[in-house]
Amino acid sequence: MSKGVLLVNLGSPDSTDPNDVKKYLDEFLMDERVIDVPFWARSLIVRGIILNTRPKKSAEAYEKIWWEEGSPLIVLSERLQEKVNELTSVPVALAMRYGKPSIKSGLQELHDQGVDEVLLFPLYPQFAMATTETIVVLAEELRKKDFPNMEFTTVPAFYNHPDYIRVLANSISEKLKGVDYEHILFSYHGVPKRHIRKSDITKSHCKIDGSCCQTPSPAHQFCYRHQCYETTRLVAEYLELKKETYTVTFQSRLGFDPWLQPPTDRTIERMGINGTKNLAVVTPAFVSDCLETLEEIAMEGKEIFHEVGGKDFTVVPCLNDREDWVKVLARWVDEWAFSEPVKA
Ligand SMILES: C=CC1=C(C)c2cc3[nH]c(cc4nc(cc5[nH]c(cc1n2)c(C)c5CCC(=O)O)C(CCC(=O)O)=C4C)c(C)c3C=C
Ligand SMILES: [Fe+2]
Ligand SMILES: [Fe+2]
Repeated sequence: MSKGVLLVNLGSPDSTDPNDVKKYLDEFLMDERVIDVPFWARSLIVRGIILNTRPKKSAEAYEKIWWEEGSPLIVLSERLQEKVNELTSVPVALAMRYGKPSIKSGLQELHDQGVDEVLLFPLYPQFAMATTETIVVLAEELRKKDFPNMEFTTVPAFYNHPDYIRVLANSISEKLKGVDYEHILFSYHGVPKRHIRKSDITKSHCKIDGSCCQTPSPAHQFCYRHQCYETTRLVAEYLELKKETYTVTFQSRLGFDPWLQPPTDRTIERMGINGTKNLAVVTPAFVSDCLETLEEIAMEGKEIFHEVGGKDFTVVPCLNDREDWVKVLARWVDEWAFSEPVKA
């Protein structure tokens, strides 16, 4: 058998044209693991409401962060793929869950190189049904339909892997070296609370606002909230941060459902009002900088902070294609590629 890797990130629109943004949002938000209501209700919410106004607003936001080469998320993912590919001895392809390059084209690319054993690598440190799970489900559907001779191994959420924690911690300490910050926000992409309950394999553990995420449980293997708190705890431990100097928040809320709390924007505002002058923000749910980090945090978040009297607002870049991260990914790939199958 011949091995290869498919790195998978979220994806972006083809351009900042509102029609392209609409097409992308339609594919994204019509995913039953993103807006997880029955098809008729999802169509009503997405096609009847959201897609009437959001594409124009989102297109304006994309316009502010778009690069000459394209969407930052795609460009940064491509750079990562190229660098990992250079360091490993098996082919590494790239795909996006929504938009281009599709998962189907990524699998085809590997298939054309003779690969029949694929390491499926969702580029999300913390598990969520709207990210990791939807990638795995779609890839499996494609495998059954179009690539029946392929075998998949999926990289699980790596939220607590010592290599990831070390690289993330180093990225933070490098950016904050010499910065006189008073507080660090660990801002994760939010999800509806319902998603957490749905992913609870024990069906009874996740109470969400109680202490469930700190109480050991098999549910944590798929609990996004637990994994966000764990990533934060481990980075804080690594950097020897004092408890009162950091806070976990959740950003990018959409719709009227209850989402994970507390929200990043309100927290930034409250901290500024309460007298914090120097704030740092890190966004560990994103491995590549994207709309949610470059616009929502680095532009909108900064503006909110300044409006209420805040002064220095430092945003730690995502891991992107930094050398230590590339080396870690290449090592994980090689460890998988050269591991012997366990004999019965
Ligand atoms: C119900 C809606 C959404 C859920 C649930 C959700 C979860 C989720 N998303 C990411 C990562 C990214 N999301 C990005 C953009 C984005 N997310 C949503 C909605 C939900 N996300 C929307 C509508 C958009 C599009 C932009 C907008 O209109 O605001 C991005 C950036 C993409 C880019 O092109 O740069 C990322 C990355 C995670 C990790 C996550 C759950 C944990
Ligand atoms: Fe999102
Ligand atoms: Fe929990």
